[in-house]
Amino acid sequence: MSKPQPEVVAWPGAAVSPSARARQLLTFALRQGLPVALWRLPGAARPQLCLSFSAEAALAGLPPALTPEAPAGFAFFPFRDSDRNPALFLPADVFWDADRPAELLVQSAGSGVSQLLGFLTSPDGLTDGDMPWHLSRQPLPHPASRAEYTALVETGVDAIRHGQVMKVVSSRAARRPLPAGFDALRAFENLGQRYPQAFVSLVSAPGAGTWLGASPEVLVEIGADGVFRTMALAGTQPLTPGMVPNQAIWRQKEIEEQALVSRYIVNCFKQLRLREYDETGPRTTVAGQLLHLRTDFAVNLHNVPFPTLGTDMLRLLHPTSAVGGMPKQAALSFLHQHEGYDRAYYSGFLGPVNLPQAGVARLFVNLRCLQLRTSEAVLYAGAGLTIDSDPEREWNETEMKLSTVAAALQ
Ligand SMILES: C=C(O[C@H]1C=CC=C(C(=O)O)[C@@H]1O)C(=O)O
Repeated sequence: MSKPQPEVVAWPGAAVSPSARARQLLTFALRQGLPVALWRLPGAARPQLCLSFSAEAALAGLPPALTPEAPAGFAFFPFRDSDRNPALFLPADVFWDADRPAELLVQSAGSGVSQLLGFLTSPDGLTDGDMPWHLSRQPLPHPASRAEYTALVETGVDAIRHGQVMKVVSSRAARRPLPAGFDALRAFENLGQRYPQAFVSLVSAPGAGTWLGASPEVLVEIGADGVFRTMALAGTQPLTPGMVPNQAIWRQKEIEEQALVSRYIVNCFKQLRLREYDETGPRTTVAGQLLHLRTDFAVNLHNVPFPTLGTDMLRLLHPTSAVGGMPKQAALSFLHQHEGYDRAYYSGFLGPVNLPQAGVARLFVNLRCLQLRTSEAVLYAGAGLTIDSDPEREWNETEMKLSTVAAALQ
C-alpha cells in the first residue's frame, strides 16, 4: 500500500517574515506540549521545520528506516537508547520550508491541523518569553572540572596502554548561565549565520528537552542523486588567523585517531559484504574555528542495488568511533564506567528522513551542541584519545569545541 501523500495548505495568517513564521510554528507546538524540530541544512540559506501532533507517536525505539516507503519525519536519537533518553522520530504531521514560507505540508486534515490554522490566523505578538521550551526532567549532568577531566584522560590512556581499547572518545559537560533575554530562535539563526557549512538544529520534545547545535559531521546521507554518503571525521586543531586549511600539518596522533574511524566505517561495509564504495581523503576540513581530518565514503545506489544500505549502515555505524571508540563495545563500556555523566542526546544523531522528498535522508552526529535548562545551558564536547594523548591538550581541545556552540550564548 502506498503512503498517504501530504497536502499543501496555504498559510492562513498575515504574510510576515520567515523568521516570524518559524516563531509562530514553534510557539504553537510548545504551547500544545508537542515535539518540534527546526533545522538548516549545510550550505542552505533557510531553515525547515517539522511538527508532530502527538508526543507519544514520536517515541520510536529503533533507529529510523531509510527507505522511500518509510515514514517521513525528523530523527532525534540519543548516544545510548534508554528510558531516560528515549529514541525519537518526530512524524512530519506538519512540514514547513522557509524557502516556500506561505505553504504548509500537512499529513492529513484533522483537529490538530484546524487548531494550528486557527492559531496561525491570529497568533498575537510573540516573543521568546511566550515559548515554553520543553525541559528535560533528568538531573543536570555533573560538569567535569579540569582535574576530573584530566584524570579521565589519564585513565583512558592507561586503558589504551593496557590493550583494553585502541581508542576512546572521552567527553564532558559544562554549564553556562543563559544571558538575560536569551532567545533560542535567535540563537539558532545566529549559529546558522556563523556556520554556513554546519547542520544547525533546534529540537524541542517532551522527555528529551531542548537542544541547539551546529554539527560538522554527517552520519548517513542518502541524497536526491541516489548516492549514499558517510564520513570519518576526527583529529582537531585550531584554525588560526592567516592559516591555509589545506596546508595544515597533522601530527601522527591525529592521523592515527582519524584512520581508526575510517577503518571502523570500512569494517561496517565489510559486514554488509559491500565492496563498491568510493573513499576520498583524508583531507583537512573546516568546522567553524576548528580544522578536522575527514575521509568521505560514497556508494552510488544506481550502480549498487542495495535498497537497505542506508538503514543497515545507520544501525552498524552509530555510535561511530568518532564519538565512542575502538573496539566499539570495549570503548562504550569504558565510557559507561568512567565518564561519570549522562551524554543524553550529545553524540547521538539527528536529521530529516524522507522530508520533504521520499528517498532522501540527512542524518548528522549531534556534536557542538547544548541543552537548554531554565536559566542555564549545558554544553558538551569530547576528544578522541590515543596512546599519545596529552591531558592538557585534550582539555584545551574540548574548550575549543565548546566555544563553537557557546557563540550562541553571546
Ligand atoms: C566528539 C567530538 O568531535 C568528534 C568529531 C571530530 C573530531 C573529534 C576529535 O578530534 O576528537 C571527535 O572525534 C565533539 O565535538 O564533541
